[in-house]
Amino acid sequence: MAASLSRGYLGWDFSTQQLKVIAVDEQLRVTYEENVHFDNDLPEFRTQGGVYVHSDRLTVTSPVLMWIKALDVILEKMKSSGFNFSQVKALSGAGQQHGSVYWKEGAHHILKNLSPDLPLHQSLKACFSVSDSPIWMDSSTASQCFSLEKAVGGAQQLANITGSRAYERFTGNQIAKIYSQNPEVYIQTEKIALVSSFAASLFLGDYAPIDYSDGSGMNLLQICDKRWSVTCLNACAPGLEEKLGHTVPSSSVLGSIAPYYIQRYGFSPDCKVVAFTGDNPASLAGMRLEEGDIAISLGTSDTLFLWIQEPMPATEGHILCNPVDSRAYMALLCFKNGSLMRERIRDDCASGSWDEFSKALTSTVTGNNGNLGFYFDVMEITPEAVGIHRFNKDNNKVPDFPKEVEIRALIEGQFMAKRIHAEKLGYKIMPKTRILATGGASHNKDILQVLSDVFNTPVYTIDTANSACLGCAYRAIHGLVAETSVSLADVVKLAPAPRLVVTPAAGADEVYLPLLKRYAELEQKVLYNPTSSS
Ligand SMILES: O=C(CO)[C@@H](O)[C@H](O)CF
Repeated sequence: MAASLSRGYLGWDFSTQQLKVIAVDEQLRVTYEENVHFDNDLPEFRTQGGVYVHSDRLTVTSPVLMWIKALDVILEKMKSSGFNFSQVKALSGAGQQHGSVYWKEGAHHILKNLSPDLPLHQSLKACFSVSDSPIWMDSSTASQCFSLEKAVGGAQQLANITGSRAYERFTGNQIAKIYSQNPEVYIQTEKIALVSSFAASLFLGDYAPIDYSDGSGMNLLQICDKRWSVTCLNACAPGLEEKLGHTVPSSSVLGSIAPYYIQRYGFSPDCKVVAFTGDNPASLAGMRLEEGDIAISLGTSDTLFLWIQEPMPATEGHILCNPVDSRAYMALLCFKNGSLMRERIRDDCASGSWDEFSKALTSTVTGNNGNLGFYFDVMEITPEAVGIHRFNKDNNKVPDFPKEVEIRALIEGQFMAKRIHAEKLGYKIMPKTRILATGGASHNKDILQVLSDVFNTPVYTIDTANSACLGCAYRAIHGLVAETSVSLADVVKLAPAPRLVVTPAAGADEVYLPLLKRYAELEQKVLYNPTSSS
């Protein structure tokens, strides 16, 4: 469909499984959406779910050239659909958090002089010292995490400084691994970027700075003053600050779009690039979160987050700098076994059909007659556990469940874990609390009904599952006026209001309160124990 765009704004999302773009007009109406699915549209990279899970089952990477080629493909798709690039006033974007990109010495000159006659992936193919970027699903840096926590005085001290204890997926630990295993690669690297700042660099035609919000997902940035922690930098690798560069507020205008896009696609020379950020901070902006709300992104990973004023760092979950208001913060809990886990159970127990999956949910009772399950195909982050563990109503471990019981045990287990770990961090579910759900699974009303029942809270959705993209289009608009201290909320008040989808079923809370207690107790039995034989 040719998109006749009045003056508009673009939001990009370089996520785990695909590259997405959304265009909104001055009235915040979505006028265009497009995506490139890495596995299906770029089969030459042979990824699964957009990633390579290495044979050690701990190392997980994605090829950086796949992300670049995806941008080439999506821009050509937009061009052939008649998209009017000249009307784009500003763009911003998001990247999967924690992933890192390693620009090789000499790359800066190539990035600043892109030939409009060539696709990006041809010009940039020799610009990276690390071709397979470590990403958020990686769990291979336990030794680096141990060293970092030791260097600062322990897990809680690291959380107090950077907002999180050391996590294997966090960028500082990934950089430390590369430095320790391939020092020559580290030395050949002139710039280290996050996926978000790497993506911004592609549009800027220059190295883009890391923003405060995505930067606070690295175990390197002091969340109080937004400066790099010298102790953490030195614990990871030498000369790191120079390779990272300075950080900027997430609403910063970085500059105008590179000549490459003006000459090859017809962008206006006045099109501004606003700092890119992490996918979850971008979702917070896209869902226009308010104090007291809990947002749940049901994507490749399931992510719980909310807007907070007074950070309370802990050794579970994360405190990040707020992407919309630099004085505020956001809290984040990530559950790695999200949609890929739901899809695997759908394939095994519902013949690959979401309709059958839903029928199983509506044909089984609230509370599943006391059957509980823990489903972790890959090493889980919250809590640290792996494998499938099923318990009957008498708390006896059982080898399997009937298919419909398995489906309900998966969904109830995923949402009870979210409530338990949220409340552990001190989240208070208040009478005015709303759950704002986004991500692929937020299209399934039967899944959302279980979420509402477990939290005893109404569930809303926004009118697109691409909240990270939408949040970036909103941030592109906000970036142009942020200097005037206009809030993002003011800028996007015309946006479609969240839509109430389900409310808690009567009596659900009475069923789930005792079940939540059992679930928390059983969870202690399934925690990852590296020395156990099971
Ligand atoms: O690791 C995560 C957050 O800490 C994930 O939500 C990634 O951002 C997904 F891309």
